[in-house]
Amino acid sequence: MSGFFSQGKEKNTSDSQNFDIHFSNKDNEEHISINSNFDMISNDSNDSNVSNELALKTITSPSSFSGEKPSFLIIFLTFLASISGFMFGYDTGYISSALVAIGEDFGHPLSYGQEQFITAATSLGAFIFALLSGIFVDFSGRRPLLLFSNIMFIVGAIIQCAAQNAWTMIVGRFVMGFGVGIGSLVAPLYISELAPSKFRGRLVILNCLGITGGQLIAYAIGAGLSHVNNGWRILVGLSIIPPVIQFVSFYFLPDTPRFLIMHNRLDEAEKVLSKTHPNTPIEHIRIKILDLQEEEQNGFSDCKNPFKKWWLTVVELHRVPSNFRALFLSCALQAIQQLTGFNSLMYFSSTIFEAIGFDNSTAVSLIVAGTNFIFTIVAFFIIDRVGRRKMLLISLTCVVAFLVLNAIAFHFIRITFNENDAVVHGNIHSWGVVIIVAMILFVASYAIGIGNVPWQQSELFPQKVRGVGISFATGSNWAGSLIISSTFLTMLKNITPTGTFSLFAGFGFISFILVVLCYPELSNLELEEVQDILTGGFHVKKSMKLAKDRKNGVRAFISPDTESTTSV
Ligand SMILES: O[C@H]1[C@H](O)[C@@H](O)[C@H](O)[C@@H](O)[C@H]1O
Repeated sequence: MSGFFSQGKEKNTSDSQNFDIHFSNKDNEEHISINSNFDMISNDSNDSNVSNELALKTITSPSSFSGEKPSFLIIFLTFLASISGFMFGYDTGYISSALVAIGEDFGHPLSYGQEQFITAATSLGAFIFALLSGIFVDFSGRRPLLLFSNIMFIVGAIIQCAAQNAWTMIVGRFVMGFGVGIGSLVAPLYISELAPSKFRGRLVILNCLGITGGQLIAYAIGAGLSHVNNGWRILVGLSIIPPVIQFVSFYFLPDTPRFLIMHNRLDEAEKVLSKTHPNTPIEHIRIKILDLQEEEQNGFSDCKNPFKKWWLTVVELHRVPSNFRALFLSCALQAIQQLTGFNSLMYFSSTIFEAIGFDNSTAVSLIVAGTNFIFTIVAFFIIDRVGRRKMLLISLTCVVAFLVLNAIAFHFIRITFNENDAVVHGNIHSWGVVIIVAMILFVASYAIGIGNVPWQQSELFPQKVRGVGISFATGSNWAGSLIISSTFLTMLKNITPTGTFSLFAGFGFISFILVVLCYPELSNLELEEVQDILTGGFHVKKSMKLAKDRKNGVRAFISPDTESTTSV
C-alpha cells in the first residue's frame, strides 16, 4: 500500500476485538473500523471518492512509525546485526597485515599473484553468496541466513589457521567469503526493515561502523602481532569470536516483521512490532501490518518454489520501470564504491607503504583504517540531516581530487618488483609523505559519502523485489571488489601507480556525473514511499524539495499519479 503520504489527524479508540480510527485530511473526513484479524469492517466517508486505501496510507504515514525514536530493542538488534559488518571488516582488514606477516611461512615469499589470489578469494566467495542469498533471503528468512553465515566465517577461519601453503589459505579465504557475502546483504536489510525511517540512515551506518571498526581492529591487532612468530594465525583465529556471539544471540531472536508478514505469520509480526515499538498504540501496529500485508499481496507469496519466485522477481525488477531505476541506482553506487579503488588500500596498504619506504608499514596502514572509521562516525551523525545525495556529491568531488594528487605524487616514486614478482621494500622519499597525506584525505572523503551511502540500498526497493534487488546490488559491490583486489598489483606493475590512480579518479568523475543526474534524495521517506519518487523518472529536483520540506517539519507528499510533490 505504498503511495500517497499526506497529513492526517487521528483519534483512536480500541477494545480487545475492534478498533476505530477517525481522521481528517485536507478535504475529507473519514472513519474506519478494523478488527484484530486485520480486516476492515466499516468505512464511513463524507466523500465517496476517498478510498480506504488513502485512509490507511494517511494514518500509517510518517506520524506513528517514522518519526519515533528507535526503541532499546531496535538499537540492541541493530548492534547484534552489525556484528556481520564487524566480521566483514575484520576479515577483509586483517589480510593487509597477514600478507606481510606470512613472509616465508609457506616456504617462500608470496608472489604478487599469490597475494592477489589470497585477497580476491574472499571477494569471489562473497560475490557468489551475495547473489545466491537473493534466492533464499525471502524464502528462508533473514535470521537463518545470518546463522549460516556465522558457520561459514568459523569454518573459513579454521582452514586458514591450519594452512601450510598458499592454496589452503586461498580455500579458507574463499569459504570465509561466503559468510562475508551473506552478512553484507542480510545485516543492512535486517536493520533497515526494523528502523523508523527518520533514523534508518543512521542505524544502517552502524553496520558500516562495524565494517570500518572491524578493519581498524584487525589492523591494530595485526600491527601488534607483526613481530610475533606465526602471529598472523592468532590474528585469523580471533575472527572466530564474533560469529560465535552472533550465532548464539540470533538463535533466540526474531526475524523482521516484514519477513514474518511476507509468510503470513501475522501474530508473530504483531508481537515483534509491539516489542520494537513499545510506545506505539496496538491499532497503529495493526494498520502497519495491514499496510505491509497488502504490499505483500502484490508480491509472489503464492509461489512456493524459491527458484521460480526468484526468476519472477528478476523479471519484475527489469519490467517495472521504477524497480529498474532502483536496480540501476543501487548497483551503480555499489560498483562505484569499489571502482574508486578504496579497497586497494584496505587490502594492500601495508604492501604499498613498504614499497615507498615505510618500515612499520602496518602501523601506517592503521592510520588509514582509523581515518576510515572516524569519518564513518561523521557520516553517522550527518546522514539523516545532510541527506544522502549531498554527502555523495561532496564525497566524490574530494575523492577525485585526492586520487589525482596521489597519481601525481606516485609519478616521482618508483615501485620495484623482484625476480619472484614480490614488491621490493623501497626508500623513503619526500613524495612518500605527500602520498600518505593524500591517501588519508582520500579515505576521509570516501568515508563521509561513497563509502557508506551505497549500503542504504534496501530503501530503494519495494518489498516485492527487495531481497533479489539488494542481492544484485551487493553482488555489484563484490564484483567491483574482486576486480580491484585481483588486478591492483598487476596494474601497479603494468600501468604504473600513476596510471592506476588516474584510472580510479576517472571512475570517480563518471560517478559524480551519474549522481548529479540520477540520484534522488531519499532521507526521511518510508521504505514504502521511495517507489513513488522513482516512478516516471528519477525526480531528483522533486525529491530534494520533498526532503527539505520534511526536514523543516512541513508535511509534504508526492502523488504517484501526478508525479508532483505537494506541501501542506
Ligand atoms: O562500506 C565499506 C567500507 O567502506 C569498507 O571500508 C570497505 O572496505 C568496503 O569495501 C565498503 O563496502
